[in-house]
Amino acid sequence: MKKTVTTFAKAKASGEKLTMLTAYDYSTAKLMDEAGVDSILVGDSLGNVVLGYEDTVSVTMEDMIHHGAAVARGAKEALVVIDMPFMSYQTSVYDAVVNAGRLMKEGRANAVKLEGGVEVAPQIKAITQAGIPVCAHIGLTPQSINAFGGFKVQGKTEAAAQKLIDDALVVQDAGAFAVVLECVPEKLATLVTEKLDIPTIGIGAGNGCDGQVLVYADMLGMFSDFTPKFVKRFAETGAMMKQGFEQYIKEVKEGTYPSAEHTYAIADDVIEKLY
Ligand SMILES: Nc1nc(=O)c2c([nH]1)NC[C@@H]1CN(c3ccc(C(=O)N[C@@H](CCC(=O)O)C(=O)O)cc3)CN21
Ligand SMILES: CC(C)C(=O)C(=O)O
Ligand SMILES: [Mg+2]
Repeated sequence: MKKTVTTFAKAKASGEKLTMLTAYDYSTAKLMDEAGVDSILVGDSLGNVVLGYEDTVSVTMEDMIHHGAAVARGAKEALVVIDMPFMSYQTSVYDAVVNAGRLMKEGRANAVKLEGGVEVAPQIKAITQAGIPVCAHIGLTPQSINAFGGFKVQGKTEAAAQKLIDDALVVQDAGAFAVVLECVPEKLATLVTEKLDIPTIGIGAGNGCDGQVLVYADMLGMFSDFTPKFVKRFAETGAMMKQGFEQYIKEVKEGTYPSAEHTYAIADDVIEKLY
């Protein structure tokens, strides 16, 4: 059965942990969906993972729609959330609603996600009122890398921790159905989780959140440009892929692939006439 924002609300009430993973293409989304993940995030981390950028700043609406629609075709049961890229919602409430609408209509998202707290509350409210579920994202917000001056754990001082709590309550009031907490000390994320009625989805926010999210290429050992402390490698898919590529190269070079098993035949009397 298709998971919905109601599934998220019920999980908060029952205490069942929510699982979310990123995906950027049909085949990966299909495997994840079959594995039973609750939600698939088409993250703007595709800028790093798929497009090879240093950060997520250059990711466009067209990138998100192109990859989002592919993921949506592979996700039969998982709730598909598409990230709003940098500058698709910061500029105005109007832009935010128009672009969220495009992610729903063209990307076939079930919900959108955007970064920020108090400063984007009007956008969250307007998008929600348009009938589009919004997942908020606070703590480390990677689209603001140039303002942060690097990727660092957030909310460590009393003032910063208070700001995080305020942001969480404000995005909830604005109508968000869930909130991602990124790079936040475990005890602070647990406190925020206890204060909120909507589920918290942690990434680098410890074990007290209502759910977890990871970039799939990180947890499968396929991405190595940077490795945040929160990444656990659940498989060594990168090493397996490399080994497969090496084996293919070896067999083609030595002439053992393709053998009869992977080759098409034509009747001898037909081919002989053509010599
Ligand atoms: N592949 C990938 N995985 C991600 O998790 C991810 C992306 N891409 N792209 C967008 C953002 C960038 N993210 C990042 C990137 C680096 C750190 C990092 O290196 N953090 C330091 C914190 C050090 C500290 O302040 O103590 C770490 O060592 O974990 C964290 C999140 C998370 N997102
Ligand atoms: C890391 C997650 C939460 C994200 O926003 C992304 O993958 O873009
Ligand atoms: Mg993102």
